[in-house]
Amino acid sequence: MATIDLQNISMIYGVNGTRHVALESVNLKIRDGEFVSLLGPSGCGKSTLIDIVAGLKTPEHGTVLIDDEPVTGPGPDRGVVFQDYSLFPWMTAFENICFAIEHTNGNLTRKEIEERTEAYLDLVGLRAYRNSYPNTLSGGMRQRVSIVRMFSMNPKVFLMDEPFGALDSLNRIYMQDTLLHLWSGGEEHKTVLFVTHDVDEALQLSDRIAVMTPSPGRIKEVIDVPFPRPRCRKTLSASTEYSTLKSHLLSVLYCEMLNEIERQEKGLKGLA
Ligand SMILES: Nc1ncnc2c1ncn2[C@@H]1O[C@H](COP(=O)(O)OP(=O)(O)OP(=O)(O)O)[C@@H](O)[C@H]1O
Repeated sequence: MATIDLQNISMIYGVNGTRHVALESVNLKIRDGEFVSLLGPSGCGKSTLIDIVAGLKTPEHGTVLIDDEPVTGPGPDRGVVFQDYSLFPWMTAFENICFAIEHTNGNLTRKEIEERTEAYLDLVGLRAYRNSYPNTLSGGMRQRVSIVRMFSMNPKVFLMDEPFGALDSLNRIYMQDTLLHLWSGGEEHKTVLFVTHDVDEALQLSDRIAVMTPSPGRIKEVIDVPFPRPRCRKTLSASTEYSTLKSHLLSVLYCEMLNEIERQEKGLKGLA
């Protein structure tokens, strides 16, 4: 378990000689074992923020603290899963997981590493595909391997950037359930920062949702998701409280999307 503390994060990209403020003064504290989603329209800076927490990008201003220690680069305390699958294409599913375990648990024997790998493949129903290469697996299968691979490294923090964005709705539900099972199945919950633009996904998975808005990317509000766990998808989505929260989130996002389109139109007129 770990805390994540985003302190006054700003990020500016230089584009064709102009400066684009992708993030401005983002502050967010995530507690030990908490599941927090970043929800927002395209371009509001969600991926940039995940990359900064992962140590893959350095912010213009501000600091990220993991357990009160500043992030200065990538590290084994943070596992990352991206939408476009974070697997080595030249390794089979089995080898991808073995490699991850081997490099994060140096004291295990080869036999122990392989046993753990088998157990992880079983957990996501992929034993029969152990010798398959990523490009021969379906999108859902690849993401199952990516997630257990991250889990097998036993990081303190899970950073997930729209991991289920490319999946069909049934696979998406299956993967959400798998993730929650892994997250809540151990002795302690991992701390999760999860990017999505899907309101239902955020409501089903999160303890809190940070709603982001674009131009510049900011956190507009942070809402508590009060539903007890384990959550039953059917009961939850039929409840009035769920509908109220969902329509609130959708109206904030819709409003921001209209504002963004208006800003873009003004920008185009300025160019004409
Ligand atoms: N390397 C880069 N150079 C210049 N601009 C960038 C770069 N990466 C991102 N941006 C811009 O920064 C803003 C935030 O991008 P980012 O990808 O973080 O948003 P996002 O919310 O994750 O979007 P999406 O949901 O579409 O993935 C966007 O306007 C994007 O065009």
